[in-house]
Amino acid sequence: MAIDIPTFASTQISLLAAELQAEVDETSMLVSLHSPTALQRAGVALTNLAVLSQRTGLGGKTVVEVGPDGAFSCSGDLPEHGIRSGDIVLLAEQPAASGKKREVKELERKGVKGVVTRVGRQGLGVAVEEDGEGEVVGGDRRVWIVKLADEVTWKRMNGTMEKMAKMAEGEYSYFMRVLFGLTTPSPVPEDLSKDEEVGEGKIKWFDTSLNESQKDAIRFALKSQEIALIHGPPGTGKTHTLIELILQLLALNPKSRILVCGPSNISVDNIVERLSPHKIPLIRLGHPARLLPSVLNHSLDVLTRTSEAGAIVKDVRAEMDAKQASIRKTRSGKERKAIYADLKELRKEYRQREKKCVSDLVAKSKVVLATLHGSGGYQLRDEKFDVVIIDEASQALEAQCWVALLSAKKAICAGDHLQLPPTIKSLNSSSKTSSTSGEKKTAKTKKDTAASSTPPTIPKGATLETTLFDRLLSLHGPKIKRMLTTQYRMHESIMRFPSDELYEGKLIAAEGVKARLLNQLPDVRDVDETREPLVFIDTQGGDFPEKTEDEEEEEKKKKGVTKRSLYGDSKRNEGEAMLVREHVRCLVEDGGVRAEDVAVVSPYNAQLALLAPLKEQYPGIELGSVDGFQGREKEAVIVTLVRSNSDGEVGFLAEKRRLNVAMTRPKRSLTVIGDSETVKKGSKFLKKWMEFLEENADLRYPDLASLTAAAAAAAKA
Ligand SMILES: Nc1ncnc2c1ncn2[C@@H]1O[C@H](COP(=O)(O)OP(=O)(O)OP(=O)(O)O)[C@@H](O)[C@H]1O
Repeated sequence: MAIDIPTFASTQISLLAAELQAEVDETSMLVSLHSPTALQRAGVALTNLAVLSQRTGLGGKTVVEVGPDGAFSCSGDLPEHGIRSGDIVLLAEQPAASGKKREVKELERKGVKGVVTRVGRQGLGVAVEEDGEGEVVGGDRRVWIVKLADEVTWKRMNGTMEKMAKMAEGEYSYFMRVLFGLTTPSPVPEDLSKDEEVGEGKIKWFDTSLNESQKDAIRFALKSQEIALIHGPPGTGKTHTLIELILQLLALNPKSRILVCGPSNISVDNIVERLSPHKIPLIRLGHPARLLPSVLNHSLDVLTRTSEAGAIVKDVRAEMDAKQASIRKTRSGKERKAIYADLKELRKEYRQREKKCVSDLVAKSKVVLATLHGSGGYQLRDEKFDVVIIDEASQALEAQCWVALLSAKKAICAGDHLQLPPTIKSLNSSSKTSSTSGEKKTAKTKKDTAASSTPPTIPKGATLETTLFDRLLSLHGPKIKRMLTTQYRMHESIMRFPSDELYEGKLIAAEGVKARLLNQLPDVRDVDETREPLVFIDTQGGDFPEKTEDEEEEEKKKKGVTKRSLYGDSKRNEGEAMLVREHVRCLVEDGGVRAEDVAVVSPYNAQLALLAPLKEQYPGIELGSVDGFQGREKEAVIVTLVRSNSDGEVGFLAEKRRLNVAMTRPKRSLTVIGDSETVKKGSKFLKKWMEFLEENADLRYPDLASLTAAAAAAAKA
C-alpha cells in the first residue's frame, strides 16, 4: 500500500521520540538504582579510571584517553565491560559507592558528554563535547564513564524525517516515489542471463568463484532502476556479493558515484577491507579512532593529514595539539581559561580549512563509505550519488536509512528480514517479547515508560521494528528481491531446519562445509561431542526449572542476605547451566576443541551472568546474547533455552527471528539445551523445531542426580 510521505515522516518522528525517551528512562533507572560497580557489571559503565592524555581528533574535537587507575589495576588492563566504540557516554568524576540515589541530570552537570572513539585492552578514547572539556579532564581525579542515550544519531534521523515531512510533492524524486509506492518500480526481466548488458559473456566477473545465485543477484541489482533487495540468509556471502556488485557498477559506468553504508562501523569497515585491494578511489568517512586499523589509510582523517590537500590543515592541528598538551601542565584556572579561548579560535580556523580539504577529497572518490548516520555529516551535504548501497539493511531503522537515501537515485539493500531487526526499547515495538534490553526491565517500568513518553500521535501498529527492507517487500513483493541460496557456514544438518522452515527449503550447503565436523579440526580428538553436528539435550520432566534472579534474591532475603538484582525478571536455569558447563568441559578437555572456537548463546542475560565464570575457566570462550551474536559465527555453539515451567511460558523464544539467529551461528556443531515439553507449547514453529531435533539430533536425556554428583566431583578436583 502506498504511503503518504509526510504521514510516514511524522509517524517516524513520534516513534523516534518515544524511543529516545525509553532509552533515557532506561539509563536513568539503572543509574539511580545501582552502584557504579553494579553498572559496570551490567555493561553500561566503566569505573576506576584515570585520564591519561588528550589530543586533537578530526573536527578539532578533543579526544580524552582514559585507562585503569593504577590504584585499582595491577595488570594495567581494563576489566570486562560492555562499552563499545560509538557509544555516547558521560565522563565524570566517580561518585562514592554510597547508597545515595543518583540522578543522570546531576551526573551530567558534573561531567562531560562524548563519543567513545576507541576501545583497547588498556584504555579507551572519548571525543568530548567542547563546552565542558575543562571540567573533568584536568587534575588527577578518579573518573568513570556511563553509557547514555544516543542523541546524536537520533538528531540525524529526526532531522532527515523533518526534512521529508516538509518536502513539497514536486520535490519527490522518482526514486522516492517508488520507495513509498506512489509509483511502481521499472520492470526488470525475470531472466537476465541473455541480456545485452549483463547477460552471460557480457559481464567479466572479477571474482570467478561466485555462485549462480550471487551472479543472478548482481545482474538483477545492476539492471534494476530504482530498488533492488539482496536477501542473504546466514552465511550466503552477502558482503562477498556486494563487493563484486560495486566493482561491476563501476565497470559498467566508470562515471558513477556510489555511497556504501551500513548501520554499524564494523559493517562498513568489513566492506572497506575487502574493497581496498581493488584499487578504486574510495574514502571512508567516520572518526578514525572508531575504524579498524586496516582501513585507516582510506579514512578521511588520515587523508587530510597525508594528501596534498591536507597540508593546509596540518599546521593548525599542530598548534592545537601543543595547546592541548599545555593544559595538563598548568594548574592555574586563569591560564587554563585563556588556553581554552585560544583553542576555540583555532578550532574555528581548523574547521574552515578542513571543510575545503574534505570536499576536495570526497569529490575525487568514486566510492564513499560511511555508517548510515555518518552519511548525514557535513562532509556529504549537497552530494548526490547514482547508487546508494546499504548492507545489513534489515538491522537498520528505516529513518536511519533515509539519512543516506535522500542523496540517491537508486538503492540496493542487502539483508535478511528473517533475522533480528534493530533493537527497540520503546513499548510501541510490535512484539512484546522482542528486545534484550526490554528483557531487563520489569513489567512495571515498561508501563511507566509508556505512560510518560509515548506521544499520542503514533498510529496503531506503527513500530520502528518495521525496517525499510520489510516495508519494501510488503509494498512491492518478491519481484524487487533476489535471494542468495548457497551457504558457506553450516553443516548440512544444522542448516536443514532453518532452511526448510524459513527459507522455503532453498538453502544449499556448499560442498566444502556440508559435512564438516569438529573432529576434522587440527588437534581435535574423536569423541561423542566432536562427532555429532547436532546434539539436543532435552531437560523435559521438570527437574531443570527456570527461575528469575528476583525470585532467587527473595529466597536469599529470607535467609538474611540482601542484594539488589540487576537482571530483575530475566530468567535463568541453574540445571541447564550445569549442562552447559559439562558440555564445554567435554568439548574442550575431552575433545581438544579450542575454547576460542566455542560460544555459549542464550536469549537470557541472567543465564549468561550465571555462566560468566566459564570465561575464567576457559579463556577465549565466548558467552553472548542471541541478539549480540547476530552476524557472528563459531565452530561450536551451545544454545541454552532456559525456559522450563508448567505453564508453557516461553517469552523471548516465541520470536522466530531470534531462534533463527541462535541456530545459524555454528559451523560444525550445534548443541541445544532445553525443555522440549515447555518449549513445544510456545508456538507452532517451536513445536516443529523440537520435533525436528527429536528426530534428527543426537538426543540426550540428562539425569540431574548424576549431573550434580559429577559437578561436585569436578569442583573438588
Ligand atoms: N562464491 C563463493 N565461493 C566460496 N566462498 C564464498 C562465496 N561467497 C561467499 N563465500 C564465503 O562465505 C563466507 C561468508 O561470506 P560473507 O562474509 O560475504 O557473508 P555474509 O552473508 O555477509 O555473512 P553473514 O551471514 O554473517 O551476514 C565467507 O567466508 C566467504 O568467503
